Amino acid sequence: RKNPTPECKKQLPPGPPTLVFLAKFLALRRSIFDLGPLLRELHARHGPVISVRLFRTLVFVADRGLAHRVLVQGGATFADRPPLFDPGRLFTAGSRDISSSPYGPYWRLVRRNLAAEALHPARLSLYAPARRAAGDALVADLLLLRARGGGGDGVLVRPAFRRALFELLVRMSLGATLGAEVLDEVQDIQMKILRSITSFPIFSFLPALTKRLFRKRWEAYVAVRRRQEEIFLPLIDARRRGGGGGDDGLPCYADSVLALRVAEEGGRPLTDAEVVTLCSEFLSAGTDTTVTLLEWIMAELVNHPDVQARVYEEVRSKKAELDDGDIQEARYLKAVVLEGLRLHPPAHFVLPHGVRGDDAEIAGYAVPRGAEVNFLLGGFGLDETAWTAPLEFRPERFLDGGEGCDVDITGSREIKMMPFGAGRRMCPGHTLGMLQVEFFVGSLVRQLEWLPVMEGEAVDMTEQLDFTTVMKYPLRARIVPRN
Ligand code: HEM
Repeated sequence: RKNPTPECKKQLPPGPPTLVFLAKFLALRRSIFDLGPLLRELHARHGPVISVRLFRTLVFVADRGLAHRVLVQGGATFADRPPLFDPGRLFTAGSRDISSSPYGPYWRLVRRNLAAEALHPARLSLYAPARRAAGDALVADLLLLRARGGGGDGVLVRPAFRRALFELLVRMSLGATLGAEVLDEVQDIQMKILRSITSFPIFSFLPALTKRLFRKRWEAYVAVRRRQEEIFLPLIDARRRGGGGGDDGLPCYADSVLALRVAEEGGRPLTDAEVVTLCSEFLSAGTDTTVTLLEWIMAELVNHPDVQARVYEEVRSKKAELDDGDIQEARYLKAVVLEGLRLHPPAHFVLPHGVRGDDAEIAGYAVPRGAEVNFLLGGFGLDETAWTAPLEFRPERFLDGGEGCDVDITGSREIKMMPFGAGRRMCPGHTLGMLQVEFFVGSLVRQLEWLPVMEGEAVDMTEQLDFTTVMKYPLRARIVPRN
């Protein structure tokens, strides 16, 4: 089954009958991201590439070598995205963000703008003071939580992490520092959008009918989008009027988006709906991924005081306030973050890839136009043929002489782990994601000691699939200010 013979070339990859899959899938009910265990079971039975016919043909690839062949060596064949269903279309103004746009000139324009313009290292370093302020505010926030009674059961860190990172991303995206109430509302809106896109695609079945049958649900989505525009558009207009550069004089993502011109469409600027969509994507793509990774790493540091002590030794010798240069030099800290990404990649799937052309194939199996291809990257970093003791947290493997010391996070040579995807659709925010997590881990360890709630007790590292793969039992830790 794993190596199709020539006669079965051009067949679809093997897989379960639709009804069997649908019954199991519907039993999960919550979200497509609950699929992990079901897919692992199917791969064990059918091999590394499987397919199932649902609302479209879904193909799943669970092998890192194949992922390299398909995503990197395969060029643009699988660089498309399958068309979105509602409410995804509603929230992206008809696929006008980077992640859902079809492979083509518009995607190239907006992607290059994010990767090469808005997230250029020189731009990122302008935000170093904002990062430092966010790091200090986070430590103050955690200590306040501790003083308010979090001491006994330890401090529940996720809401504070999420707020700090979200506030920073809002500033980078829209160039605004929002009041607490609006900030909470925007956070809630972004959460609703993510949940809607990752929940069961009810409107993919006979949309005209299902939108009537589930009218309340559809109207609620429309109201969320309207409210998002009501909040974002005045902020975007302010940037437009100010010609870029707000009170703090820093350029933001919205400025770069407002400056874009779509050459293929007569050199027009982006519409308001497109600008809102792109700024919204910046927040959604950058928040959960980063918060989840930060939480996993801090949990590992609670469980591994020796690693935490080594990070502390490294960052304490830097200047009083960590700057981006200190972070660049902190090699052990970087190894800790890479090990976190290997063992706990926040996304266990890449976003679904679409197919270009009519003769695409994976491992000899046909992949028809209109199919969507998913990669189960969660297991790649745990492959025993690439990593020794893969379930253990050992940052040293990323230092000189270690098996991961020359790991290529972009996967261009080989894929040993793939936390940001690989190939043309690889995450364009990976430098920002890494920088922010390195910075926050460094600051949190520099200013606080992280201890288990009960001495000698290990943090429970059970996973739970949500939009990202989060800690099932959110981290609670005892935090003690360092002198
Ligand atoms: C630790 C942090 C992050 C992780 C683990 C992560 C992971 C990923 C993954 C796995 C993909 C899918 C790649 C594919 O479909 O092949 C992706 C795509 C994407 N990410 Fe990230 N990401 C992170 C941070 C960010 C940040 C900070 C931003 C921007 C502010 C960002 C923006 C995007 C965008 C726009 C895409 C779609 C790319 C495209 O379709 O061309 N990500 N990311």
